[in-house]
Amino acid sequence: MSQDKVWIIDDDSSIRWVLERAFTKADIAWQSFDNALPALDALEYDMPTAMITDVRMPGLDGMQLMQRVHKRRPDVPVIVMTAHSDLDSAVAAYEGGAFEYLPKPFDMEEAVAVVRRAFQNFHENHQQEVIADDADTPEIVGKAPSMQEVFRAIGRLAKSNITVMINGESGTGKELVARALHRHSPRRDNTFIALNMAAIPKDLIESELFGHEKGAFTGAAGSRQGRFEQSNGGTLFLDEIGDMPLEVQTRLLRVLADGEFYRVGGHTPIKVDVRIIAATHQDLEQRVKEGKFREDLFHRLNVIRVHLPRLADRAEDIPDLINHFLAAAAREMGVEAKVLTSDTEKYMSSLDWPGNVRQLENTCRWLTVMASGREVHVSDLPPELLQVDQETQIDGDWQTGLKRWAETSLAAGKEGLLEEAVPCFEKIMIEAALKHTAGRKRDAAVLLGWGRNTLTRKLKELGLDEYRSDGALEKEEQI
Ligand SMILES: Nc1ncnc2c1ncn2[C@@H]1O[C@H](COP(=O)(O)OP(=O)(O)OP(=O)(O)O)[C@@H](O)[C@H]1O
Repeated sequence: MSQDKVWIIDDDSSIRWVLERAFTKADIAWQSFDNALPALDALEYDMPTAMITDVRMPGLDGMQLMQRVHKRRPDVPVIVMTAHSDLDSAVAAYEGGAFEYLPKPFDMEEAVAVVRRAFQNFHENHQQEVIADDADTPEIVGKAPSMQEVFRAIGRLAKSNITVMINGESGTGKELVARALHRHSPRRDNTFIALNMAAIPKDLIESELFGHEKGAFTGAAGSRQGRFEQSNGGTLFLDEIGDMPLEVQTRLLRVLADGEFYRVGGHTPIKVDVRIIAATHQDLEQRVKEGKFREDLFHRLNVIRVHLPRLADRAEDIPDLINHFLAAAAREMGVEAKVLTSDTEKYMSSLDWPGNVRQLENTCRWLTVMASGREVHVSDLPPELLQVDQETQIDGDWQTGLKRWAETSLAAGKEGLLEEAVPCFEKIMIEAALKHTAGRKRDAAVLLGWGRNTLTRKLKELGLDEYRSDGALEKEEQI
């Protein structure tokens, strides 16, 4: 879109006139319609960045217009002006999906400010829309700032054919992003092929990529096209590129430089136009240093880098992802979607998820099949997720346990958390120290980093002043 534009829809010419003047003054492009139908027609070939419409109009009213606009262009924010500044019409406007409600009379500054906000909203949504508007591309869930960064990169790269390198641990969504890049590129009508270098036996990679001629090697009964030829005009996604054998790297570099290659055992050069998107979970710079990855190929592939965060590093997305996967699993299996109790959601959000989004997705499938009730409780989770919890506690990661306790208490509406936690914490520390010193308070105070008097006071406060380490009364020290 070259310039932001607001459409004004009102049958009242004086309102149109003041709005037009205000927008012109504010340097906002506008187009006016004196009723809803011509605006709907215009949507067939044009799209505004925002609309401002009156509610009461002859023919189609403003609310009906908004409904129809949302069906066709759900991302266009609609501002509704109404003469009735009552709650009901405001609620009705918002329920109908209005971006903003402007009760008449309003001043022009307000109208200009709302339209500017609507423009901004359009652009924010549009970035995500670009990613989600295609039925073939699964939605990419992510509101964490690190994912917004990824969305922005996809948006910016949408018109280009540039080589992209995607970094991220296994299961973080590298292939999903590669597909999104393809679907939003000028190549979208051609093939997208995904190949995982780590999954193909090393000696077959070359013929898989470049094809072979009949008799090129034992077992090559006929000639065969490789993936490069098959994805001509489209995109080839090379996953786990760090595992590509050095000889194949050399050939890949040549194709990237010359746009042509030979099939294995072939003598005729084959020209192709393929966009490469590569991905890896490895540190490729390190592989280059170790001599396992060609530096020139690295630079050739590393033109634009997109980094996908670990799931645990964007824990704020976990609840949305869970809902997304539970709904998808329910659809797949034709059952009602499970819902998580808030404790379960919190617990799942605090886990480490070494398998990232894939592991979370699999867990949601598992829950859809295995959880007995509609509500999923922590105890319904697969045993390996509960074990992790025990292990972290045994490992001494007491902060995780404490964090979880704090979150659960807050969720339960508890107040004065420190009053409960601090004495409990101190009691545990004191008891451990006294146990370690066989009840000798002087030594225990040193271990704890307190003075003797502080320890004595704390023992009193905590009701531990009768403490006996081994059943015997402490005689040796009267501190
Ligand atoms: N942000 C996301 N929103 C929704 N689904 C996601 C998201 N990220 C990943 N997924 C889903 O998680 C699964 C794993 O993603 P994907 O295969 O893209 O990961 P990957 O990084 O390519 O993994 P690997 O490196 O192991 O091949 C897929 O089913 C994908 O659809």
